[in-house]
Amino acid sequence: MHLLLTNIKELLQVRKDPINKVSGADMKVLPTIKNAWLLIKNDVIKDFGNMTEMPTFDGFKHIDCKGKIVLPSWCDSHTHIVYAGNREQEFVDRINGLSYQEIAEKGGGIVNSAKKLQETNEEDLYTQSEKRLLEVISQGTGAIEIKSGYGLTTEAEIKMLKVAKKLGKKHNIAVKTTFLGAHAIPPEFKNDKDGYLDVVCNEMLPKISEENLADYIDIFCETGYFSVADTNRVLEAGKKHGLQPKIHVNQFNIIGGVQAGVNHNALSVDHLEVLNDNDILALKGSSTMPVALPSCSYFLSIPYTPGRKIIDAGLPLALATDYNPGSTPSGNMNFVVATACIKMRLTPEEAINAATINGAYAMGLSDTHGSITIGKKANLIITKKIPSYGYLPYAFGSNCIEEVILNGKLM
Ligand SMILES: N=CN[C@@H](CCC(=O)O)C(=O)O
Ligand SMILES: [Zn+2]
Repeated sequence: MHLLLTNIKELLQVRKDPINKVSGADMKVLPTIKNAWLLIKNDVIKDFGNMTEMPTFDGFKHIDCKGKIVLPSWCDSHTHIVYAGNREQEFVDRINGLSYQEIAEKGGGIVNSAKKLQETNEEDLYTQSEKRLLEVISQGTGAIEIKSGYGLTTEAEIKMLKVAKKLGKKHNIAVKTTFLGAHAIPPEFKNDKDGYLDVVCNEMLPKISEENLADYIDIFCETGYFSVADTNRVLEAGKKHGLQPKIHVNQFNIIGGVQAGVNHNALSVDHLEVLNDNDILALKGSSTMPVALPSCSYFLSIPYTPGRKIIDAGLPLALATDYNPGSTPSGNMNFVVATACIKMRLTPEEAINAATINGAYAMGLSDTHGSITIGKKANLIITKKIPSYGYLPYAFGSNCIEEVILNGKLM
């Protein structure tokens, strides 16, 4: 089955020679072809070029993209989309003056979501989560990472990961799963964090690994949650089961999580709303991707990750949504890209690189996703008629997407 796109006003993120990420000053460069064509065969990009040199293709299904821009689908490398219910009440509590931390200390927050999830059966959890997945696909996401961490019991953590895997299979979208058993200390272990970590390392991990339910391991390394010593322990245990880390660090406090991640060869360190020069130094020369989550900063009114500083230090940067019920009830990557430009002072080129190829890197998917390259998955966004690609972040409240293509199929 072939699909031919013609008269594309501008084809973005064209990488004839495959790359796995872009860093520093290179992030300002977004290679494009104006007046382009692109041919899809089955689920992959077969070829592309300039309209003036297009070979004759007969009998293929054809879409005229006159006035429209085509780009690779967004790669969202950090989400918690498998959850039950919502935390609307905590949102109102924050409006009325409580902080995110105060709500957590009162028994709200992550453990509130865990209680709801434990009480929800697998089928209902699947149905609730599927709605979110379908919504983000319609918003241009073509590959996604999904974490556990709202289970906090062996049974519930496994339930979450099974739902995440099932979503990927049913909807034929690349889903990477991350085991985040160490997301919060459940009430049953209130004064026994080590006891809970025993369960995470000695009970949950072996079962999850035996059933092949996770690609990565995560921990919330933060004051009031898990320390650097806890992080080292969990990441060591994950390594024994072949799981590379992708971790939550530096959301509220700098406690050495970035260094711990780098020391354990983390694929990514995510959040980084607070970051110092030592953290930047630790990331230099490493293969760890810093990931910013600007929708979380927006929703919680906390600082934005200093993306400008990270890129100006020569580092790469990826952008992701953090879609979850507590800190970011939104999975819209278009808003993430716009907010990175507006609040973090990324240029449109940097933001698009961060949300495509660098997002793919942060999920171990750069070989198949994140750029217009022959042989990569035909996961594409076709915009409405817009003046230029800079219009995407500029018109931050508008839906500029006309069509999405996933695995070569119009959705
Ligand atoms: N910070 C840790 N975990 C999630 C939010 C958890 C929650 O509030 O439910 C995050 O990445 O923001
Ligand atoms: Zn998160």
